[in-house]
Amino acid sequence: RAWMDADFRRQLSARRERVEDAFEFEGRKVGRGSYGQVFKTKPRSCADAPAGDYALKQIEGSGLSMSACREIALLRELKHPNVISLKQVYLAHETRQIWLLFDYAEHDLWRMINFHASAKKCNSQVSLPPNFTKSIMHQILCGIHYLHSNWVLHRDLKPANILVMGATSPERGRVKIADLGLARLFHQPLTPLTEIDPVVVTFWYRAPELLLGARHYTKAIDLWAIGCIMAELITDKPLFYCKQEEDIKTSSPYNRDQLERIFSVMGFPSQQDWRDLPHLPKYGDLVRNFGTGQQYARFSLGRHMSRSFGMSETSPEFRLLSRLLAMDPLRRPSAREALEDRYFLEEPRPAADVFNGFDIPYGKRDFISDSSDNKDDLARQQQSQPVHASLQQYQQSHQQALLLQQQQQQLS
Ligand SMILES: C[C@H](O)c1c(Cl)cncc1-c1cnc2c(c1)CCCN2C(N)=O
Repeated sequence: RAWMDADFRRQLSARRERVEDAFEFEGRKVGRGSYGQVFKTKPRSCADAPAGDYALKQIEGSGLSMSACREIALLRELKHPNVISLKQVYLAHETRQIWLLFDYAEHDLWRMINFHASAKKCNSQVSLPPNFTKSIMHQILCGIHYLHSNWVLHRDLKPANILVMGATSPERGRVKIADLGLARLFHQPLTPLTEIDPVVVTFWYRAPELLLGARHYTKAIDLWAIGCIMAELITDKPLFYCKQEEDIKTSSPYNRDQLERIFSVMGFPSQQDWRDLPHLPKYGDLVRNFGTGQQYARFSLGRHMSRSFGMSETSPEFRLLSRLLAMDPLRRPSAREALEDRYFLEEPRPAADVFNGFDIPYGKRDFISDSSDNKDDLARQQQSQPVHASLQQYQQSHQQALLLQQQQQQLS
């Protein structure tokens, strides 16, 4: 620092644009997680940013951590319609805070799926286009195909990281893959030892080879997570839901309960299914805990999906799902091969707006007050939003639309 004379530094800091000068974010916090916290902001009139909503993500901690640096470096290079685009980086030198500016996405699959699950419980139907799941899946695969062809792995795909642009955005209904904070270029899979995330890190989307100690992340690991997301979009339930013991601080990647859940849905992998299984580091633990897996002999994905959802094992939807959820990573399709699957070629075709012009039934994100920073409030806040409110709102507006339509029909 000595080489930068004081006067020059004073000039620099005087000229540096401060995030608080450019954006209004007081009381506009919408979320908080392992990544830090996120605000829904608008540019102040003096800022030169185009009008519209932006997401300001304040990175947890201070200084340029390795993962923050990696996320920034990667995001600046990446540009694809289905990958969230980084607009600006602000470094607050006084507090050594890092702020990332993104286009704002009003929705995400985590809240959307919670909404549908709650609507089902209330026995109230929500009307969505028939190609809803297909459109979302197509755009996730397009985004991941772009990342993988740039040798970037996401490594933490889950519904909360799949955003969808809202009605006020010019990109209404477009999917954006977000939170590449954990993205790596083929590095060792670090199990987040002490995830500061109030919602303990879930293993529900973690590929079986990771749970068995695989030492390298691969593209196939992202494709497994996409298969889990597809099943969840279809049934509104996490496919490999496994209760979270509080504070999993284990350092071992081996998670017996999660593996048990996978086998009780998929069946136990035979030598034929997964030739390399015995070579995985935790194979010994597997044999000790599960033996030859006879107790899972009658389970299979087809049985699970037909019993829990009446899905036919011969449908193109099921066939793509079972390819993505191949236990052996070598048998999973690449993103490109998945995009070429018959599922996307047959009617109805995937749409650019996943809502396909239908009303968007989900409410906007709620602002959270700072008092809810302590854990139990936050855990409650993380629960599915008070759906009934936005559900009633949706039904009222929907009823009006239906009435209007009927009146018009009578008139015509
Ligand atoms: C930073 C974040 O990825 C993000 C971005 Cl880059 C752009 N537009 C919205 C968001 C965003 C806001 N809030 C939440 C989410 C996403 C996920 C689910 C959790 N969440 C809440 N508010 O709970």
